[in-house]
Amino acid sequence: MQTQPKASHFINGEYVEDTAGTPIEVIYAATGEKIAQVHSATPAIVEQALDAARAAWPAWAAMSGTERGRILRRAADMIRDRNHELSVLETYDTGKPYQETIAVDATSGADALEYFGGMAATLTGEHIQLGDDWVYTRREALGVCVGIGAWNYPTQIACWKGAPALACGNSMVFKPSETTPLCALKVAEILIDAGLPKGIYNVIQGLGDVGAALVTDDRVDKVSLTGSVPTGRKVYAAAAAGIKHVTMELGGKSPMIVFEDADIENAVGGAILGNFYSSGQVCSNGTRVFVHKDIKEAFLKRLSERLATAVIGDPQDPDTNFGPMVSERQMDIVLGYIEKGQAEGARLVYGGKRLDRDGFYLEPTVFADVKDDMTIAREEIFGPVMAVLDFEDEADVMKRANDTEFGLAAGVFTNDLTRAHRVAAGFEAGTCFINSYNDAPVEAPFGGSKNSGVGRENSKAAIEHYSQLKSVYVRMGDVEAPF
Ligand SMILES: NC(=O)C1=CN([C@@H]2O[C@H](COP(=O)(O)OP(=O)(O)OC[C@H]3O[C@@H](n4cnc5c(N)ncnc54)[C@H](O)[C@@H]3O)[C@@H](O)[C@H]2O)C=CC1
Repeated sequence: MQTQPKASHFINGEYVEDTAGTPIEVIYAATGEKIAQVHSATPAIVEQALDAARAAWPAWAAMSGTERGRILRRAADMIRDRNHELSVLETYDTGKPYQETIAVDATSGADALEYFGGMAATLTGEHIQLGDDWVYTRREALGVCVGIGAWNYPTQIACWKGAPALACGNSMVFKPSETTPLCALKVAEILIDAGLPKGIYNVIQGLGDVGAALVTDDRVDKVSLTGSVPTGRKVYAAAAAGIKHVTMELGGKSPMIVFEDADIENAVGGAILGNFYSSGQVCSNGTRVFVHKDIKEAFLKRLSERLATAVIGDPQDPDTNFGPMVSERQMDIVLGYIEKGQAEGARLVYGGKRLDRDGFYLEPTVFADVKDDMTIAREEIFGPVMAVLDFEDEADVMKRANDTEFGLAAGVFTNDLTRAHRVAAGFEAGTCFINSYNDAPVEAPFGGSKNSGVGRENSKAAIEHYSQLKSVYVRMGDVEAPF
């Protein structure tokens, strides 16, 4: 497959290059080989992208929602038709197994385009009668939205931000993570092929400095970031200086509680999905697994048995279901946490090592007897490292589960109906699961509370974050003034 894109950026409907920008090498995580190179956006490229987005959005916003939606839905169909090719590229970009990318990434992006495309025509204001007078509201676009992505879901993030933004009549300048620059360019290309007017969806490459240049620009009305909490703080502050709208999808250290009456097979399945899918590089992962003492050994036994069946290998092989870390840097970060876990006295019950092969492969890793104050129970690792903690009492475990700066997600496994809902209500987290983990359908709001974020992606809730209401007061009689 051709992994080298035609050019680094996609602006105003076409690929654009400026080789004066710092080179960014794209490394295939499964081999460590360079598979492409792009250039970071120069100030001239940033200008070009923002000018294009600024010039294009009013005409796009003036189109009917039905027309806008039709284009987004056409793009969704094209993505589905090209799912294989896009999934192979996503696997090169991220190292995630093709078995995952073919099932989730491009299709989840298509879901967002289809959902918000369908919704575009329904975005209306309301009529408020006030005696003879009345107020009507208009749901209007914000203008130019900037999207900044993380490296774990490059296609999905490009679509999750782009679809609601475009449905509401905005334009977007999207900056992918410098680690995974390839997939968003394809999204931009497909949107144009689907009939999107030029300048409405632009992609420029770069590191944090390019993101910062976008966020601080006066032409930008909204910023949506998927990234870590430290970056979120910087971007939120920069956006606040310009009183810009924000959506922040940040990190987590989410709890998963497995009660003694849970179906152990399902709980182990949930823990596997919530810790080892995408080699653990998922923001909402339930990495603090609280297991009731009565079933702890049974849980750990089944977990180890099932982990032993993981197919680790070439991510392009459809049988592989566990791939490498996205980069050498991320692998080293995770190895550092594994060392800390051992040094602080957690019991390593599975994995813990780098695999002896090319690429950035780690073993799926499980620590038991983890204590709440250990580093591996406090900090987001963003890798395949599960911490299993013991508990006996519901009230106590709820306190411990919520004792974190993060609030992205949380899960509970139990067959007690009332307990399940009581626990879900008690979680200080934006996205919760009962007897499941990490489902993210476009119909459901996704996002975090506490330090994990601001705003929600997906669902009807996203519309509030990509549009604003104008109210228009209409007086039917004379104006009464005091003088
Ligand atoms: N809540 C969510 O939806 C998700 C959150 N994440 C979080 O993302 C993190 C991993 O992704 P990374 O790419 O390492 O995160 P990161 O925070 O290092 O970078 C995220 C993006 O922000 C850009 N950036 C960095 N500094 C910036 C600045 N000063 N101004 C503007 N942009 C800047 C980066 O170039 C990148 O595109 C994890 O902490 C994870 O939890 C990842 C996926 C989903």
